[in-house]
Amino acid sequence: MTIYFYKVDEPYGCFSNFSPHGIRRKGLHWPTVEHYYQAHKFIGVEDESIITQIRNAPTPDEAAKLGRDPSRTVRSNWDWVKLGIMREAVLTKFLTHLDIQAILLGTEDLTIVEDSPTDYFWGCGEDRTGQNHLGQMLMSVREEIRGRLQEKESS
Ligand SMILES: Nc1c(N[C@@H]2O[C@H](COP(=O)(O)O)[C@@H](O)[C@H]2O)[nH]c(=O)[nH]c1=O
Repeated sequence: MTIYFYKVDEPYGCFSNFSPHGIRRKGLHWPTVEHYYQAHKFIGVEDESIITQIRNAPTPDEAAKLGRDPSRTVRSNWDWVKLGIMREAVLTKFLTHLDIQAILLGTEDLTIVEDSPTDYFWGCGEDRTGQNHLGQMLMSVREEIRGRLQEKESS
């Protein structure tokens, strides 16, 4: 069986980066993983005020809209760092919120797929041939948390 998720209000919606589960990193609070991810596109660019604008965006959709504004240039190394940045955020999310951590661990070894009809990088895309990096990341975070819990139990 494979778990498909996408929209926050659909099954396994808590796996979406748009789900309302805030994270704290380096002393700053981010309302969703999406806010964190979109803002990090602009670290080190000339006008960093966009970062605060994204952090203060009222919804993750607004944060994504700001981060995807084609008139703005993202940091030059974005394609190299974006997977690492997303993983930090997703791991923090599932370490912080124990209710959704239980949902993630409850999926045991099932395959998890972000069923995005448009995104062939983070999701599987319309024809489901996409790379599914977000689904893969959720499975790797699941593995890491499982390992951490086992270590704690045996110590
Ligand atoms: N869930 C979800 C989306 N998917 C998310 O979009 C992000 C990738 O953004 P970018 O790198 O700017 O293309 C990533 O977090 C992916 O999971 N996009 C949406 O417009 N609506 C949504 O409900």
